[in-house]
Amino acid sequence: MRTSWADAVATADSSAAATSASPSNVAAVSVAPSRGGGRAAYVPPHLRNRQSSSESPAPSPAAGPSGAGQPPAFAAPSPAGGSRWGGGPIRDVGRPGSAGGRGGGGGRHSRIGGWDRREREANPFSNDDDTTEADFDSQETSGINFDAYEDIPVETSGENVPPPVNTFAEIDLGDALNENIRRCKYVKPTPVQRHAIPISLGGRDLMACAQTGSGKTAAFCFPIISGIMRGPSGPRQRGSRTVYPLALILSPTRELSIQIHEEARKFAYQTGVRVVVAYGGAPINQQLRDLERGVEILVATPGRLVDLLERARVSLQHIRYLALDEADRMLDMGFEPQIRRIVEQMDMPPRGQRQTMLFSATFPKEIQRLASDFLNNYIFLAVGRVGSSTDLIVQRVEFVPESDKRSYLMDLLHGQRDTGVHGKQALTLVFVETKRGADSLEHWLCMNGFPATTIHGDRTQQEREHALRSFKSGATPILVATDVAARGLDIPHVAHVINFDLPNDIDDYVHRIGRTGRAGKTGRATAFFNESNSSLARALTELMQESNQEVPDWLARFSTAHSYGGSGRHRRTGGARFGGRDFRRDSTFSRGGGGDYGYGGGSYGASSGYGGSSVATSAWD
Ligand SMILES: Nc1ncnc2c1ncn2[C@@H]1O[C@H](COP(=O)(O)OP(=O)(O)OP(=O)(O)O)[C@@H](O)[C@H]1O
Repeated sequence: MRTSWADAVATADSSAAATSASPSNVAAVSVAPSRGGGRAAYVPPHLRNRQSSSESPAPSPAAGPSGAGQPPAFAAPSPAGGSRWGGGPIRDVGRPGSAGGRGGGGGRHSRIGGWDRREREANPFSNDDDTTEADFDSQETSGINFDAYEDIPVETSGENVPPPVNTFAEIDLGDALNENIRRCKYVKPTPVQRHAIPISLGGRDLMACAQTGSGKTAAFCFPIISGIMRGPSGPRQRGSRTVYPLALILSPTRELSIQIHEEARKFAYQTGVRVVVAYGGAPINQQLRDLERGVEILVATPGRLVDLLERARVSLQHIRYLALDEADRMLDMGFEPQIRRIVEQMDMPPRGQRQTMLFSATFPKEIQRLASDFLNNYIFLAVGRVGSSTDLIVQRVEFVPESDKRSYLMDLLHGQRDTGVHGKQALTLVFVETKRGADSLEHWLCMNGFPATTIHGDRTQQEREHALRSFKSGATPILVATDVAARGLDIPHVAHVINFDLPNDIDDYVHRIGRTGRAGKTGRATAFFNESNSSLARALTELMQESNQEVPDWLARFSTAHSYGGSGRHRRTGGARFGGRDFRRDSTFSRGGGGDYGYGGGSYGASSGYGGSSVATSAWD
């Protein structure tokens, strides 16, 4: 029987209901009276026809007669500890039925810098397309029990680590956010969420490493949204075209930023927190108009953000939360200067005065050291082994000479077509090394009767987005991609990832195969290996062994032969399957004095063996 996080919702409706209706949550809701005494409260159109009976929260004792328009009570710590931006009870300004306040769905954010009270907040859940679900469902032959994740080893280091939670109900996220969690069909927190959310709600900086597809997006979005709901309003800026977001989420690719924005909008629906996205390749004017309508959370790619900062259309002066998704990628040689510029050389509050969260599935120690520049007394969290792939993905490596790759691919795709359902192919993501290689392979596949499309940095943004949509919907079930699609993209029905060309960097491999086997579902990954990939043999062997995969004898031989030649990023670091992954605990990083952690510096740079992956920032941004 297929059981996954999302599937578990069917049997856990009651617990979800209990979550949203728990007395503590209800008590935290404030029904804000209208400003100006007797004037009737504005109810936005999307709330007008709602019945307030079952969903209407009890008025909060905390709200008091003059609850609206006043900052919430910041002094009272939340059960989770409370961030430095206020630990008081959360006011659920936009919850259905709580529209009696100033602006209803807009709540206290019905001002410049939040939802404009004239503006109708589009329902981000209305696009959730269930029509293809039935077709795809039967392709998912097996899944794992969510509870299997309970055994995953978790390491935390740092001072006074807040304890993890087992349920969303244990955390004071607020009723509106809880309602959205229910709408997302999240029944219980994933392991990274169980640990990371209380840490962030406790106001602590965080470096978190957890496997691909394990729910990191929500792990940083929930505390940010909740913190903004709980904290003081942002500045009112009249007559200025500069906007002052309270939170900044940076990601390395346009598509990932778009996806995070879509997710965050769902989590923030009717909370009064407005999320805006800005990324390169799309007309800036539309994004400027969007920003002008108000923004609490800005999701952006670094290049476009720098542009907005230089035009003085965005100021980071009031940033309280900074999240870097795919943080190791954001701090590698391609992006680091831009990130330093944004974080250290513009007007963002320094570390210690903002809360910083770094997330990724991989975190090389060199990058951890760099990242520590951005963090203040942080907690390191590793769910599973740093840089490990999830056991949910069945990995195979085939020895395929360069000249045979296309015919091998053809065989694989034919095999899938035969096992497809309703004449439909499972979604297959094929990674290649170059943009030209992607175009050429796509063309060849189409010529041979396999509907394929491609995504890479030379395509226009419109083409990229169209390709992704066509792939997601199943209309074009094969996507040929460069590394631009390697990280973060959450495409639910990818059944097979094929590394037609292997990457040079094992961490890139981990992210690529992580496009399948997500959210508790199983997946399959096949890699074509030949002599040109020798330097990856050892790392690949170790990775596969760690995730209990069968390692072919010939690969083990390659691995032994190259044991002495490989270096830097091609090698797995850490040795033991679990333990010692926080670089602060690694003796090799504490030698030599200097820096916060006694790191001598100088060993990370162009010569560190970190040159494997692309540094073509423009293709990513
Ligand atoms: N608590 C939960 N219950 C059920 N599903 C969840 C839960 N949290 C997240 N998910 C789902 O799991 C999927 C993967 O989440 P997400 O994209 O955040 O993973 P990730 O860890 O960021 O992956 P990557 O490392 O590839 O970026 C998404 O479809 C998301 O909606």
